[in-house]
Amino acid sequence: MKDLTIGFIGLGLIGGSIARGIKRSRRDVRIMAYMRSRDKLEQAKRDGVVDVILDGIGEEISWCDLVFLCTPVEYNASYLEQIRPLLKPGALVTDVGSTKTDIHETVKRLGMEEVFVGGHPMAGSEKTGYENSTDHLLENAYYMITPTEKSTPEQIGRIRRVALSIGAIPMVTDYRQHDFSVAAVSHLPHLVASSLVNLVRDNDNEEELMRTIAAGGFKDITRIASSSPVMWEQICMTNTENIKVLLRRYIQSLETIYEELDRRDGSSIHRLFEESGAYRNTFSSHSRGPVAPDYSFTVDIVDEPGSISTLAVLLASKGINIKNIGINHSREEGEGALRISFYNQDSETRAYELLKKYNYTLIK
Ligand SMILES: NC(=O)C1=CN([C@@H]2O[C@H](COP(=O)(O)OP(=O)(O)OC[C@H]3O[C@@H](n4cnc5c(N)ncnc54)[C@H](O)[C@@H]3O)[C@@H](O)[C@H]2O)C=CC1
Ligand SMILES: O=C(O)C(=O)Cc1ccc(O)cc1
Repeated sequence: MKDLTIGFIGLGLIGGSIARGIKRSRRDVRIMAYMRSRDKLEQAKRDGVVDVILDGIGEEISWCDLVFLCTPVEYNASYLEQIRPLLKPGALVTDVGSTKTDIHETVKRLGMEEVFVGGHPMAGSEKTGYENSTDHLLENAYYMITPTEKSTPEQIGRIRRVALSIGAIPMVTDYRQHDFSVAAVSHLPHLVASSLVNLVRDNDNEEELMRTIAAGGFKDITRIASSSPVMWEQICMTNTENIKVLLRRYIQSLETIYEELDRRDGSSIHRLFEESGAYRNTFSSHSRGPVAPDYSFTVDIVDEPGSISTLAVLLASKGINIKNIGINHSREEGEGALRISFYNQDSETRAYELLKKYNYTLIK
């Protein structure tokens, strides 16, 4: 079956990025969307992302071959009941929620196992809203697909095809296994990042010295502390048991570190860094983990007017598009001063070779 009319309930960062990605690869698809902000829906229509604006959950849902639920996880589950009587025969419902057990249980309770296949793209950012969505946000990211016991291969194939059409990598998994895994690689890290940021706030002095000097390492591991509180509260409230199991183990590992420091056991501390480094280095730098792939390097440039534009013109002359360019004021990475990122591996490699040829000092 071809999904020619696709409905979105929620068109924020993820819904908007999926809709944009679909429109980029399949112009024949008609996209209908509902979200609470009418202004943003009208913007999406002007952008050519949305064809039909929905004012609420009404009979237009029966025009959809596929419905995407893209609101915070608890709201997604609550929309199921509203859309159930409106679905046409053969229509399929999917979601993008970060937790899956809760929605699968609601699906079972509502007798919707024959019309639902769960989904979760493993990429995103700490930003929210349609205004931050892009057609390439989910490129090269794993797209987890969680079937019900009654999902057919044809239905799973339809979600697979959507994932592939936006450049993501589909991976089918059991929803319980999914929730335990994301508790470890996504949910617990968000709690740790937020509690670490609050620890600094609570221990800083009046001049806020800690906040002022917080460097790259601290910022790297706490970026996700700026994520949406509504979304993350709902994630924690729907994957609580898995998070608690892993949090307990994590507290235990912190206790162990405390004891090692207390008895001045340098070799155990050394082993901690050695083992974590060895394991961390097995993660590909372009791995398609929860964080979108990063195709970037640092360039050491002289601090004088025009040096950035010279570099930009050089790259543009070879048709290489820059995704982002940032001045590294703290110069933590060697002496490099400019961090440049690209949209894909090919652009990064070509830019690297080009700048090397022009004798720029580059740091990967
Ligand atoms: N932000 C991320 O990095 C990722 C988020 N997700 C999941 O995607 C889903 C959406 O997250 P984002 O797009 O990041 O959030 P967002 O805040 O950017 O977008 C949420 C959308 O839902 C709408 N919305 C919120 N409450 C609503 C309600 N009660 N009724 C109708 N619409 C409502 C908002 O207007 C907005 O359009 C969540 O379930 C989240 O778990 C999945 C992967 C990554
Ligand atoms: O890089 C980040 O900010 C993320 O951690 C993105 C993210 C957030 C929520 C998800 O369910 C999956 C990925």
